[in-house]
Amino acid sequence: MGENSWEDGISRGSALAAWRLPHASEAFLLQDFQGGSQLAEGWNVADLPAGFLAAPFIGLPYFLASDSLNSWTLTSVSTSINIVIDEEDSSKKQEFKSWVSSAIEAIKQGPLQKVVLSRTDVKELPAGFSIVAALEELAAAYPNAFVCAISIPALAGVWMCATPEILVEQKDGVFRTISLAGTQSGVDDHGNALSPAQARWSQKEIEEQAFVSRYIIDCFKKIRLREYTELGPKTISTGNLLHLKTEYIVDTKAMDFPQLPGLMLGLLHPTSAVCGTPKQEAIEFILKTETHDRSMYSGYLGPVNIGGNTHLFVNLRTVKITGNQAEFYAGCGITEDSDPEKEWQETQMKCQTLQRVLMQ
Ligand SMILES: C=C(O[C@H]1C=CC=C(C(=O)O)[C@@H]1O)C(=O)O
Repeated sequence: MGENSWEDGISRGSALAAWRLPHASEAFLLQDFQGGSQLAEGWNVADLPAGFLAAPFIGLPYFLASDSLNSWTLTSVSTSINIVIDEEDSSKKQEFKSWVSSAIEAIKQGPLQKVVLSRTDVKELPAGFSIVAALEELAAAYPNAFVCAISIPALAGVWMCATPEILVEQKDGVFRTISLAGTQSGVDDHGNALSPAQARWSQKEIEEQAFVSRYIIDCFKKIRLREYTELGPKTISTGNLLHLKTEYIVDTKAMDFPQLPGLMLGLLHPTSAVCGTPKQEAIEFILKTETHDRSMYSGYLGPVNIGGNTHLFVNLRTVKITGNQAEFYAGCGITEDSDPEKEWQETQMKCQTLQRVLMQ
């Protein structure tokens, strides 16, 4: 796909979504000529025609109808990536660390047990930046990620992401979700890639991921679902980072349970991987602490009911692009055992996922 198709769609007032699923070599461009629409309360993924969903952290999702859907094969592009030397913004750092300290205090007092706090990092994009070229470079750099760009007239800017986190997948009658948390660098001090087997997880990270797993199992319990396969936790590499992941799989065809993806989507979002535990207390803490609007960060997005399959991912490792300004978003799970300095470093590493590619 050329930059022209993307720009033509924008000038026509279409809502656009371009994406590449994990491990795929084909990318898609979907256009909604009416500019997309926000769904009304009571919507259900099972009732939607083929299209693309994009939901904010809090609020109703936007739906892009598939008025036009084109695919193209990704030609391999160079994946040599520079490390961006980021000058730390000391006032931002102090502010974020103070949020983390107050979260630790709140957790010690209860009932809050875990909360995910986020921040933004604003940078100017290099001259000649192109959304389509960046999408293709992200796809090459992160083969296991869902790589995506969306432009919806009702939302400011273009959002791009390279996320490792499946929220709800329904593929060939099989439902899948994952519990993803715990983060460490995927490269050693010399810049060499670490294999998952080299990961060493602390008590804090094991507990942090267990909150997410427990949350998913509680959602299954709410709908009395007992027949699921649980795989993990195991370490996965997302390219520049390592995480702990547990997979949950349900054969909805064998169980004759086609409503499961819709029910689980309603229960899961926002999971403890982007919000916290208990959910309501975590949302309240986030809203009273963070000074930025999360908007689409930590929401979810992806194609729905295309060829009968749905692939929704949590909008992480994400950026909002307005003109030549890029606002990167990153968060981290805070527990009682968190260290504010380490949590800040973790958000730096997460911002780097996109910055290493986009800021070249
Ligand atoms: C909230 C983010 O990551 C989540 C997913 C994986 C690991 C996480 C962590 O270690 O804190 C977060 O829960 C983010 O990338 O902004």
